[in-house]
Amino acid sequence: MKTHTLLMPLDMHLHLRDGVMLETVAPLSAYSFSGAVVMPNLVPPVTTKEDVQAYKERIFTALGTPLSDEDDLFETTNADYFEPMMTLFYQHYERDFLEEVRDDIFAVKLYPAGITTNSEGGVSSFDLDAMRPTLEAMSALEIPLLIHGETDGFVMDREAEFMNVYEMLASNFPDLKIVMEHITTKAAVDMLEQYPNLYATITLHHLLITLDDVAGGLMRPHLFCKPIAKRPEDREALLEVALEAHPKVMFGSDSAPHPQHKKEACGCAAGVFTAPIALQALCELFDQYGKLENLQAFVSDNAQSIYGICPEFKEVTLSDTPFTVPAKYGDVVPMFAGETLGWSIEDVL
Ligand SMILES: NC(=O)N[C@@H](CC(=O)O)C(=O)O
Ligand SMILES: [Zn+2]
Ligand SMILES: [Zn+2]
Repeated sequence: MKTHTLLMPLDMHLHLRDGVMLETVAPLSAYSFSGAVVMPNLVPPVTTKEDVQAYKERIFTALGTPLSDEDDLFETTNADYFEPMMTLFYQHYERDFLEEVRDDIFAVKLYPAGITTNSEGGVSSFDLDAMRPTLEAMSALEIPLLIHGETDGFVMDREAEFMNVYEMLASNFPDLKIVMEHITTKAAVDMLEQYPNLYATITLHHLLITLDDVAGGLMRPHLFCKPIAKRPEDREALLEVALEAHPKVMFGSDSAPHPQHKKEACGCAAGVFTAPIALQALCELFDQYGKLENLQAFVSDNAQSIYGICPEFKEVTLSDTPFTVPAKYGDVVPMFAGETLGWSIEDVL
């Protein structure tokens, strides 16, 4: 049996949702990850200090983590430890507000209006003058800007068309750390070399699938997501930087659960649910390419250096023992439902 140990795996782009869904999915991420960047696209979105604090508490409640010193701390081990790194939904925020909320947030997440799930309140025009005060304040306060980078053009071209916006932002705000979230194209990979302040997250599913897997045969709603999976050459470009653990790329699952009836519907919601199978599938993928030694950097070390974070100790050991993915977790169908992956989680310390 072959084993592989990962230290402090991090998911740098995660949807935990709220309510019953949060209770279902949060423990699944907390089991295998040390922490995750939690997306703010709730309904309504997370836009105030109170929203951030209350959401973080709901996450800890869903995890059953003690909230105060009065709870029995001895019950908590590193294996249970999970750090939700909170984000605010981008609006044109005042500097005073950002200063006040600085210690409660990890980053601000920007959505173009209406481009993806629950993004209606996002930015409708990328007007530099309108954005300048907020982005200057974020630079000064060292708050990273995370972006869902798509225009409202033809669906296959949306990300490539958005490169102009990344260029405009990266060149006008050189001190602002900008992360191109869930990149899906060679065009985005190429941008990494152009601007020192541009970074990227890459999902599991975009390393594995192209549009063919979504719509080339029978339609597969559980693989439908934004940005839509692209062409083989795009997937190749993503694989190349992920497998080499290019220092500017980080793993971000973009695990985006929706209840089964919202996926298997006419009008299928966008999002692939991967949180509980991500590390197993990544081990299998990196092993297939003989690149297991680079997985640690891709799932943790790069994010630690890029963001200057230092997660609590957690050790996840996987082995090449087959793992049959459950048909459902609660009311959510995961990627690879009912299929068998080559790697499984052995132990978490
Ligand atoms: N990726 C998706 O297809 N969906 C995400 C939103 C997002 O990350 O764009 C969701 O919240 O469901
Ligand atoms: Zn997105
Ligand atoms: Zn997302």
